[in-house]
Amino acid sequence: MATALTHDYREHKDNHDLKHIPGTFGPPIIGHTFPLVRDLYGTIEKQYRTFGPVSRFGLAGFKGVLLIGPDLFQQVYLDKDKNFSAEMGYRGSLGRYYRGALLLRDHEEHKFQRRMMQSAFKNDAMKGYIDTMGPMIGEAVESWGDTPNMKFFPAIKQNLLDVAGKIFVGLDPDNAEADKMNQAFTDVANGMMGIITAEIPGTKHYKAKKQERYLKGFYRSLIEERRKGDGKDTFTYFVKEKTEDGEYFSDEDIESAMSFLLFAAHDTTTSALSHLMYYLGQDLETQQRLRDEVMAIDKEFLEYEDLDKMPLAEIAVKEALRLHPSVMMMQRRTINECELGGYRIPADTILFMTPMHTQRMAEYWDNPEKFDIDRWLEPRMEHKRHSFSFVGFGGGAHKCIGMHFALMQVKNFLHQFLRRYEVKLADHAKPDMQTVPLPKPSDDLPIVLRKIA
Ligand code: HEM
Repeated sequence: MATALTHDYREHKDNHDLKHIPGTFGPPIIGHTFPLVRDLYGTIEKQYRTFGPVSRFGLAGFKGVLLIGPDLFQQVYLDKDKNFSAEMGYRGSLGRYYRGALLLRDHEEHKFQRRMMQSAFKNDAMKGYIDTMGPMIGEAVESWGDTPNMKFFPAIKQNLLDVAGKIFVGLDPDNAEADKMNQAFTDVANGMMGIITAEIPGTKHYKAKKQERYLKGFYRSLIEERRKGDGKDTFTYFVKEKTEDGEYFSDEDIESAMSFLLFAAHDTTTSALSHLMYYLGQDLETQQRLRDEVMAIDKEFLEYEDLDKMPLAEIAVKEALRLHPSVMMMQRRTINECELGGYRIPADTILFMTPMHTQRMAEYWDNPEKFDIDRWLEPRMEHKRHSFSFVGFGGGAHKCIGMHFALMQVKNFLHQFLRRYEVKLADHAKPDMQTVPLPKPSDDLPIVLRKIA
């Protein structure tokens, strides 16, 4: 078994010496990027059939090894020997704008930073968030009204952005600072799609870097004020949290955590809800089962205690995430030489892990392409066949810290939405899904809404 080495793995270049691993890196620089963007599942399935669960792979300028299947996810997530680095796995991608964020920290450093964020997701904090969330979602949903043609994706994206501004940062949607923050967040996220990574005026990267600095400065300017106040927003929880030595976390730590928070929370939940709506708009029977569930909670707004009364809502969004995970690719880099799936993987090798393929493997899921919430219920309980056959929220030390928040948001949305409307996919809606920059229906999901109350 490999042991943690004392060298600083952060100084090393990526290892590309992988000739003993089956597969190819694909064409220079672009690797397998184009086929993957066109058809993520098909490309990974072909790779799996041709080369098996461990294969050489190139993507967006990176060369490494593709890992397929729950056993390999488990080995990486639960590794106790410090064989894998999330920081180095993501440095070339997310690291452009999110250096120092929780997902880009390893081991002890990661544990230390995670502590700062944890208090913001405990029960007391969540109870405060839910009181804000229900009315804000309700108001937006009410304003949609009867409509024969509405694009769901931009509407839910805007609403979730408003809710995030209020709950995470304590800013009302009509506050000018909230507009600026939302724009900056969007520009930074767009920067990820830029090809040029030098700060040249006019490029996406230039704009993203400028906005990254603006956001950090904006958060920094609020730290002292929030520390003195009695706000119930996530930011206030972060600034008031102390280390084991009784010190506040540094301003840099707080800025990095805040910058990443919106990115980690917003697009992921928007994507999950859009895919869920795509299926509910076609499967009216499941839609009615979910509606019966929310109707049984006879309240205008959900309270924290009501969340457990919505098991169907929870499995419905997990089923949508199983078919269309919001995080389409997870990355790590080996720190030590280790063995994965019978192959020797040298130190400093990038690992690519795609939940979508693992979550559709026929070995673990019956009729895997079908949206079918009953697979999560007795007697089938297909998710119990392997603890890592569903990895929509990741696993191990880096498992999504906002999972319960995301589920709470989805339940609030369904509670507000399904009591008011019956939804159908518009006749002209297309089945095409995009995976980059974020997984969603390519045509922004046109739907027909009919008011039922
Ligand atoms: C449906 C919505 C969401 C999905 C599908 C999702 C998915 C994920 C996944 C797969 C990871 C692990 C990535 C990896 O191991 O490489 C992750 C990590 C993370 N997520 Fe989420 N997420 C969602 C919502 C949220 C929300 C609402 C928040 C915050 C409020 C959040 C904050 C984070 C953070 C901070 C991490 C890094 C955790 C760490 O490194 O310890 N996520 N998420």
